[in-house]
Amino acid sequence: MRDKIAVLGGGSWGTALAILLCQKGIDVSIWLRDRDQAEAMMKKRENEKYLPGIELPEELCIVSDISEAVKDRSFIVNAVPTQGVRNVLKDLKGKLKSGATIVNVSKGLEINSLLRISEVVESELGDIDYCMLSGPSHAEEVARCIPTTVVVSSRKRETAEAVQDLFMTPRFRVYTNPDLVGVELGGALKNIIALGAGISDGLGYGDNTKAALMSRGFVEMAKLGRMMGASSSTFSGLSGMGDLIVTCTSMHSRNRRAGILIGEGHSRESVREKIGMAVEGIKTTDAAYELAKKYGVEMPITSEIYSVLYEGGKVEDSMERLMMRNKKNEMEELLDSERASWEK
Ligand SMILES: NC(=O)c1ccc[n+]([C@@H]2O[C@H](COP(=O)([O-])OP(=O)(O)OC[C@H]3O[C@@H](n4cnc5c(N)ncnc54)[C@H](O)[C@@H]3O)[C@@H](O)[C@H]2O)c1
Ligand SMILES: O=P(O)(O)OC[C@H](O)CO
Repeated sequence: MRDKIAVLGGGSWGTALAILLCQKGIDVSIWLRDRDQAEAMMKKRENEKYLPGIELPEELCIVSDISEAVKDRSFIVNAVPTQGVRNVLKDLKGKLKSGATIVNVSKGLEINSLLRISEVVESELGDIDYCMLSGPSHAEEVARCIPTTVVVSSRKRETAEAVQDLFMTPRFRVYTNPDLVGVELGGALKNIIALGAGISDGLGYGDNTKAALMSRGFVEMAKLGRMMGASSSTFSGLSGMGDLIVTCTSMHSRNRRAGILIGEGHSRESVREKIGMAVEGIKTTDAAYELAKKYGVEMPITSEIYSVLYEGGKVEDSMERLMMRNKKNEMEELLDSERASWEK
């Protein structure tokens, strides 16, 4: 029997993945909360706002009724931006097929609760099969079948492997990783560093600065991750360094573009409006800043981006503070177990 999948969220990523799955011969429905946008997509067979220039397969079923979207579907792909996920899950209660799996592809942390999306799902839907698909994957490139690699993680090996099979194509290679906490955090936290990389570009700084932000950003991502139970090596993989590279360097990245505007002096709110798409790093900075306090982890780049976004701090002052921090031994901040000692 053909797999039946629902994709929730008709932005660029939901649309790109719906196309990929349709091209594999899978029966796919895509749900958009906005009825006008759904109708426009049906009529034009294009997602003009979020993924222009890409033709939607005839077989893709586009709906604005969530019950219709998920009816009899075994896999539910969540591509709704993080802060909207909880409400969508509330709406799903009692509508899901028994044994359905949630495949989350959104990358962020819920503000206030500070929860990862797996935890939000558990708090709303209880013990349901869940996995996170993450990695360096701009929708604009996936929709054009540009070779891409991602990673899927779940607490259950069978779930991760089933989703690996479901998404794998000759142009979309899927790895598995058992470290759900690390995969979720890698996808979420890289957005903060991408904002920083964009700010640096907006200020007119160079490649040296960006390389510094990426490597030091990587260290603080991994430090928080370790404290939250993730494995350090996950951060060296697709959902850590891989995604950090693509997001900090690509002009497809909404987080990087938002950062550029902030570096040029635009306010947080005007940046959101100008980008007109999900910029997950803005709210995730807030959540990560609180998590860093909660776990007692020093995250200087995240703290400075928080200051710029939420406290009216000046980007130039943040840069100076980052450069003038206490002198450090680089290795002290890397893997505790691998710490180099000069004392012996
Ligand atoms: N675009 C990419 O290349 C890409 C790649 C990997 C992961 N992601 C992640 O996927 C998620 C979605 O990103 P996107 O790029 O598709 O965003 P987008 O801005 O292109 O689209 C977001 C879509 O979600 C809808 N939406 C927003 N809030 C909603 C809510 N509360 N309830 C229901 N629908 C809502 C919007 O109307 C829009 O259709 C984000 O977490 C992002 O980090 C994006
Ligand atoms: O456009 P961004 O910055 O949300 O990044 C999209 C993806 O996460 C890249 O892997």
